[in-house]
Amino acid sequence: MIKIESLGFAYKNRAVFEALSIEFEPGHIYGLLGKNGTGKSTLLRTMMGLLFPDKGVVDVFGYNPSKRRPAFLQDVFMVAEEFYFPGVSVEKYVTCNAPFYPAFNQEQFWQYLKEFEIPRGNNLDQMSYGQKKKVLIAFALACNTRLLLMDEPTNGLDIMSKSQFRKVMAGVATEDKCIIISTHQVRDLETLIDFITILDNGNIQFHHNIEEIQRVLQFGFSFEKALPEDTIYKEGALTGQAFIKRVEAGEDNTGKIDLEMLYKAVNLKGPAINAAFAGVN
Ligand SMILES: Nc1ncnc2c1ncn2[C@@H]1O[C@H](COP(=O)(O)OP(=O)(O)OP(=O)(O)O)[C@@H](O)[C@H]1O
Repeated sequence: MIKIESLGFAYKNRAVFEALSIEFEPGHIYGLLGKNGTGKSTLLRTMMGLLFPDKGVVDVFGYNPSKRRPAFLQDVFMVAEEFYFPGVSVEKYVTCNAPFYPAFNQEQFWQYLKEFEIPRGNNLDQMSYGQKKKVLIAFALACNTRLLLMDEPTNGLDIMSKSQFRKVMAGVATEDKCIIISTHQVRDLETLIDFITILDNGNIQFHHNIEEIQRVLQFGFSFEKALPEDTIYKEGALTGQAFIKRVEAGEDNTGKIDLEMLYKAVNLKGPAINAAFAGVN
């Protein structure tokens, strides 16, 4: 369990969080969404113990990340948006770095690389950005840490690699792992994430799982001008209108959730969305 209470954090002259409180539980893949500069990477870095809170409590599996205890560091991994690899072979990289992670699984790592179509003998400094990113993702997953943070993992991946990424990720989520993925590419992760967290201006704007969203909101499309009475959000398409409405009591809702539309609705119709979720937890 990850528990953040009244977190305050500021860079030299830029306050990012005043009093942020949120919990993340194992057994979920969280999609962390939000506008540019709203604090997503800062939150991930704070959970990793790479940034130290000015006030409040950050508790990751009972550890204070700022203390950077070895037992904590071997159970967390972050795929950062910008990363550095030394000019060594993949084998050498694994030999040097895997020992820091007791649950690292070599077999799994080489299997992921195979899925990502990365040739085994290549040197890291002779790889493209996308190839290096795939090595990093494979390494991160093979570490089998209880907390896995990913900052824009699909950036730089080609279309086929994105679907390989989804396939690989679908196989790693277990009851004891907490995976948090910060992204602007919600469509890349639509089938993967089961919990949506939206940050706005350093505050939690939305934090609900897919099942709750399905219970409360229905996503539809209409060729008619008139939309259902309880429509909360709509947007025009060429031939009709896409809309989000409240699910009526007793109404069966098995429709697909459009995460990009949900994100826009939370941004543009926040109070109405929050009202729909009032009392849902
Ligand atoms: N090293 C830094 N020094 C000073 N200010 C910083 C630093 N890093 C980030 N910031 C500021 O902190 C705020 C939050 O940045 P952060 O990178 O956490 O946002 P983000 O939500 O991850 O953005 P993006 O979606 O663009 O990646 C921004 O206003 C940014 O300008």
